[in-house]
Amino acid sequence: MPERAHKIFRILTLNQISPLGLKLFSSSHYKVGSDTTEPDAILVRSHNMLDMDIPPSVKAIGRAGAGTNNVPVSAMNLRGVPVFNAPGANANAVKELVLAGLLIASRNLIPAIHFTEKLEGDNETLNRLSENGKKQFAGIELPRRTLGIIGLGAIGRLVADAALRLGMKVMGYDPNITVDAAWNLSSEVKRAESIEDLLRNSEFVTLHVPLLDSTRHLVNRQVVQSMRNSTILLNFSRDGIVDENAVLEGIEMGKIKYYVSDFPSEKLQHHARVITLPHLGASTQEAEENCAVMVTKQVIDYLENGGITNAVNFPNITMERESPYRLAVANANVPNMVGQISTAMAKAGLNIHTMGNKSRGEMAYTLVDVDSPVPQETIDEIAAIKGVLNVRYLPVPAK
Ligand SMILES: NC(=O)C1=CN([C@@H]2O[C@H](COP(=O)(O)OP(=O)(O)OC[C@H]3O[C@@H](n4cnc5c(N)ncnc54)[C@H](O)[C@@H]3O)[C@@H](O)[C@H]2O)C=CC1
Ligand SMILES: O=C(O)C(=O)COP(=O)(O)O
Repeated sequence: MPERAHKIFRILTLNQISPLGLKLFSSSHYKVGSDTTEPDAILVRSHNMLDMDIPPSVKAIGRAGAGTNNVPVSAMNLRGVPVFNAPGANANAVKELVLAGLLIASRNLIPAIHFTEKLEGDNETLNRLSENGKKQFAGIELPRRTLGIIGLGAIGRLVADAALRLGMKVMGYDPNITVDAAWNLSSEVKRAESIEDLLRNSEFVTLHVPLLDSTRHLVNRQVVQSMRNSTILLNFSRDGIVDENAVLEGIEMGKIKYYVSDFPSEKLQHHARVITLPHLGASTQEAEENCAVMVTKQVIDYLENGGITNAVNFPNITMERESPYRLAVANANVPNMVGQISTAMAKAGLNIHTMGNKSRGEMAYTLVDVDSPVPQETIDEIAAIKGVLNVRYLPVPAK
């Protein structure tokens, strides 16, 4: 019979995660470190896990941030491993950097700073050279200009609000906008029918979509052709959203005045019309703490209680503990799984107290609380059902 002893969960960190989050892992129940072997869970930020050998011991991955394109989510689906992220937890930080990007580009601040850095002489000379030179850096103001936002999720929505408060007009494009995001979006945001519609009307364009197969090179040659002349294009999403050759051609043709990106690349490096930052969008104390706390809480609940909140590949499901004996089953979303799980339990004479089952896409997940301990043979029998990806027995440890 499986023990009701305290298990020590082992957590591997692949990036620096804010200590405010990590301290939620109590030292009596968790071992946390960047060299942890046989981890039960992995915490990560931007570390590329796509080519990593993820040990079979891993039951959950927590991305302390928004984008999960660095995590092999499809491979984790095959193992029934949830990939958690922290929706919205760093959105304000990104919004603030987008605002900085708008101002840096609209006022030609980077070439202006380079210009003043190179000036030499006494105060009188510096003053004369500044006054003579400044005309080449004259910019434009934001009020009444249109900002086109592609992707109206957590970040896009905040950027829209901030731009409206700066007096800008805002146009948005998001064919998959969630009901929640739509409710939260200002009614002043004009809906674009297509990306081309948005580009025709926008002096500034900012990208806030995840990197998926469907968004790779979303900004391609054809899209760049549809831009107005001298568009300022901001990319704080991912480098792969933009075809860099198309951007370079757009700059040549005068379609793009500046490309402001959070992702340096060999092709764009040192280009006078490209402004790059070292992936700084989420690098604030507040965002790092928010993300770490949110994702750590989610991973703890999953490891200890089987609850799922904010996994990108599983449905949300949490269930109050009504008995100390709980099974958590991850399975493929195919018919008759719940029936087979219940049958295996009935065969062992187990009385089901509460059961929750939810599905999302190809994944499904079942939580079952029973009135008495679950024998190992029953766990093995459920694990052997075709379509079951993993079974975890989560008894509340005896005090
Ligand atoms: N530079 C940085 O440090 C950071 C970058 N990011 C990037 O920003 C992305 C967005 O973050 P959030 O707003 O928090 O995510 P989110 O999931 O709240 O919003 C993404 C939005 O994009 C929309 N979308 C998807 N495909 C689209 C398409 N083809 N056209 C238009 N809209 C589309 C979705 O419907 C959703 O509303 C992340 O996936 C990540 O890649 C996020 C945080 C920090
Ligand atoms: O949250 C995201 O998607 C980000 O891009 C932030 O990345 P980071 O956690 O700063 O490495």
